[in-house]
Amino acid sequence: MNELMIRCQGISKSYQKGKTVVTPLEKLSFSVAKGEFLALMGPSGSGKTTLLNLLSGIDSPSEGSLIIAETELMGLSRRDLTRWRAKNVGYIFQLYHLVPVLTAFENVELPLLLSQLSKKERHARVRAVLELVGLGDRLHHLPSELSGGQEQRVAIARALVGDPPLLVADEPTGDLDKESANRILGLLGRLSREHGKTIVMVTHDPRAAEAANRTLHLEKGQLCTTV
Ligand SMILES: Nc1ncnc2c1ncn2[C@@H]1O[C@H](COP(=O)(O)OP(=O)(O)OP(=O)(O)O)[C@@H](O)[C@H]1O
Repeated sequence: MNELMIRCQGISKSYQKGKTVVTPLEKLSFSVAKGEFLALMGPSGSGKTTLLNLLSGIDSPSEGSLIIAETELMGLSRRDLTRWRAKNVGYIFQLYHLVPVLTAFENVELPLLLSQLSKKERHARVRAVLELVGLGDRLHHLPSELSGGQEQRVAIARALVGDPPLLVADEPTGDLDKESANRILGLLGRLSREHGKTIVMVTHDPRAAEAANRTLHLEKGQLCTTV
């Protein structure tokens, strides 16, 4: 049997909004194997971002059990959750969020600056991940000198540089043309198949979801079907 990366049992998330309680996620249960590439789809407001925030340790569930990379996240303090996230999760955004005044190399190096690695080790890692995403010849370009697809590949390299087992992507191809989107999806597929990364990707695009091994559909905060 495949080893599990994510084991989610009966998790709910509620917020107090004035006098009413809003529950964007209700009693979700599912598992994701190590190295699996999972797509998450659902209409606007169905709870996709809320779930992604729980899976990436940005927020905590209100109830249930959420075990990721062998750690129970339910009930962890903010501080412990932040430490866990730094080690275990790489986050990829729709709009890249690169620092405009830093080169591709410097953007990717940024998350490593607080690590214990020597400068030599740091630089070797940055070079290796930028080569892995096919940007070995763009190390010293600024984001404004790159195409959208290349910027997203820098962002993926930045998410990978700390070698986290889990990558979480929020509409990573939402702002790209078809060809660039396909290249990003191919890269994510390769990261799961060849590098054992577990990937959870939110998308509105059924063609993007086809690149994944499996799709979970959310509807009003609940899982409706597993394809
Ligand atoms: N911090 C919060 N406080 C109160 N309500 C919230 C909060 N975060 C999310 N919600 C509510 O939870 C529901 C789900 O929101 P969420 O952003 O997870 O949906 P989504 O599926 O990602 O939508 P979209 O595709 O539009 O990004 C929405 O009704 C939203 O208003």
